[in-house]
Amino acid sequence: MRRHWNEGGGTGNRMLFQLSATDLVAPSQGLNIRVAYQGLPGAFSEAAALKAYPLCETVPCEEFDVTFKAVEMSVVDRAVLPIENSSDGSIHRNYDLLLSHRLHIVGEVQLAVNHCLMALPGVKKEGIKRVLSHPNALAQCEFKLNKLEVIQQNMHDTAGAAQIIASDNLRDAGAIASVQAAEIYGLNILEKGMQDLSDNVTRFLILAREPIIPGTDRPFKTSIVFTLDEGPGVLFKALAVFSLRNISLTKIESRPQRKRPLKVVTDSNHGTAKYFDYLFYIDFEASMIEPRAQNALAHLQ
Ligand SMILES: O=C(O)C(=O)C[C@]1(C(=O)O)C=C[C@@H](O)C=C1
Repeated sequence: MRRHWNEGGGTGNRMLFQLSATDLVAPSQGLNIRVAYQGLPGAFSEAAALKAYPLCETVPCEEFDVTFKAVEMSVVDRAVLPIENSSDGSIHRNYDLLLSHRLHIVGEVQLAVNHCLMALPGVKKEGIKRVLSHPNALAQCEFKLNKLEVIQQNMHDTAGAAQIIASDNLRDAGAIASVQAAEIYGLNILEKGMQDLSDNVTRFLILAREPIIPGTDRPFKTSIVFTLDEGPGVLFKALAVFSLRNISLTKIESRPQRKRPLKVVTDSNHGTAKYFDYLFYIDFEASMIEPRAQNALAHLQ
């Protein structure tokens, strides 16, 4: 549920949005459901969509924001978007897009991401001068790619990198992509497990136009976003509302508030100072139907 909890009023410009209720149990099989993802067939995001909804029809989209729009415009029923990787951290673009689009987080899916180095048939590792992939994928393979001493080139997605090598017959290039991408675009896998950490997991969010009704029959997660006034210990106090009720936080992320990135504060001792103004995104393990979650948010407000 995305509810406008409180905006303005009081001492500052605080606000608290409830972004989502996330059903942590795998959703349905997805028969007759169309699911948008960013990238081309063979992208890890497509694999995540199929993990969430094995029988769904996957719909490739060029950009992350097109994926959001596809749901908003009812072209598809769901979108699956990467939000965080175990070694590379948050995918900030999608945090920002969550706020600029009116969709609801209705589930999440975690995917083990196994990156492969691939090239056209006949091309050897020594013949590769540049490696193409999604910037997050390149970052996840940083150590092995640095050892190869190749130029790294950013692409929209991993599968798109494999596709362009095949379509443009790039014999000096390799791609970092999935086993499925190698099969789809007819490339040869030169090395599997290119990621720096063998346990490489990406967490994806499932977005829909309608919220789900949170219950207590299975595990739920709730996501909120808020701002805070400047002052000592304000974030500590904000987080205490969860700790006091034994609610675990699973994620905290801060992003600059784009509409008001700088806050000017004048104090008699130190004069005028400019502070960065942040949005805090928090995921906590409780369903909004539970009184402790409702009390925590009322307290936070
Ligand atoms: O390019 C892809 O295959 C994607 O699905 C994108 C993406 C990402 O944005 O992080 C997804 C999972 C992996 O972490 C690497 C790339």
